[in-house]
Amino acid sequence: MTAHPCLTASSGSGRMASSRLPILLALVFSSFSFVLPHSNRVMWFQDLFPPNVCPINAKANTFYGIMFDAGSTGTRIHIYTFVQKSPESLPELEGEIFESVKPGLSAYADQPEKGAETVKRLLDMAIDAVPPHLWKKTPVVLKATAGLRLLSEEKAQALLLEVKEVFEESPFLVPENSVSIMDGSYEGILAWITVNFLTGQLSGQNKHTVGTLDLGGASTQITFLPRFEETLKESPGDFLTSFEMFNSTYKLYTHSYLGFGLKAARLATLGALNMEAVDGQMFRSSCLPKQLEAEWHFGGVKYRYGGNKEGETGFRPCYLEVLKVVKGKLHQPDEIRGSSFYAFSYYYDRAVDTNLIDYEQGGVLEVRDFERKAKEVCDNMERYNSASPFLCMDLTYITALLKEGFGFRDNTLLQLTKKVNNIETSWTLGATFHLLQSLGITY
Ligand SMILES: Nc1ccn([C@@H]2O[C@H](COP(=O)(O)OP(=O)(O)O)[C@@H](O)[C@H]2O)c(=O)n1
Ligand SMILES: [Ca+2]
Repeated sequence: MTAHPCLTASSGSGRMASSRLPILLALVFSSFSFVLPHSNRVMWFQDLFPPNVCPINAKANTFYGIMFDAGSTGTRIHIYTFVQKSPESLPELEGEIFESVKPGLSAYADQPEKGAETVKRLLDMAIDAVPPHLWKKTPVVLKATAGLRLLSEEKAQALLLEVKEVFEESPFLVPENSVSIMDGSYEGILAWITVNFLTGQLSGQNKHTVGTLDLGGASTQITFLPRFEETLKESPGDFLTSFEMFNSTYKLYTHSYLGFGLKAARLATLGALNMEAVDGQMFRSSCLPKQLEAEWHFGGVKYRYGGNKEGETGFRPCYLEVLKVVKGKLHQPDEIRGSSFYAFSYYYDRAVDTNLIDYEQGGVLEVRDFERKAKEVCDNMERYNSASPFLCMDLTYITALLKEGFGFRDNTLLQLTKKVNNIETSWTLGATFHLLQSLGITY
């Protein structure tokens, strides 16, 4: 973790139940709107700390919100700063401080105290970033996603309890239900809110919202605003959610597929997902280098895996293996075939790993670009042996998920984006809007 640069700057300037019915979210943001961060703000200090987030520069009308993302592969803190320039004006999102640690909380399933310690280390950053006189007014919340959803209730609750203690020992405002497992449908909706807010689609007249695709370690989400009546009629009831925000009502299509995140998909491909006991068993796949034999830890379990020593390897057999994991398992709304989507998390990471996009810039890809890369990597595994042994499997899974899972066309456009105006494209911002609104925090 990086030390807080504000301290070294010399001048000082420097789990809810899921329902089969449409969910009516109580997200009424109409009285609490936000203005977009300026794209031309001062460059962020060491990419992390905008100078205006340093406590010393805190203005009387600045307020903060702290949101933890307890993901299956890592825990992240997002400290958002908002500024209200005048009592009449809407609060503006000023900036974000972001830091992350690996592994995620679920890796501490048998050591909940150690897991909570990782949260404490991140929370210490907020102590430095938020001025002391605002600590008591700054809410802190942690929402866990698929990693904890997959743990037993008992283990997940033990972790959450330890985290709650860390929060209660901190000087921050700890709202009721501050530590929880988030329902998958909220994950998709909140990420959709974040992306559409950051891209300016939730304000003004010419609203042209964009759909979002999130590929986590253990689950994956698809969310969009249907344009056709057919989509509303043909979708399962629990895939549709209505909510009101910024004086508009939105009825979104959203679903979170548990067990379809990239890492869970690796286990599913290997035939090791949801196995009661894996004790020493070797799982083999044509998506892995022939001679490979290794171990992999995920969700607190150790797996042995390797290549098809004698059998086939390469894209074709790998695609057939991966296809079994996705085919017929996902709902395919017709209207998405030709629409473009914002895609992030592992879509982004694997596109960066294979030079399809630049890490800083992101970029626009077609679905077929992932297939082309998957073929290139899988049919030349010896050339890619310095990268992750799972690169072929991951790219092939992404290809199959997009094409056979969701039903996208080869030429569907994907806008790969990590940050917009220096703010992470994560569900955490949407969750923070909801949090601040529910607490009535504005000036
Ligand atoms: N703020 C964040 C959080 C996760 N991620 C990415 O999300 C993927 C991991 O997902 P995750 O650990 O949140 O897993 P889930 O719990 O969402 O299944 C990795 O590709 C991370 O790099 C990100 O890019 N930015
Ligand atoms: Ca995630």
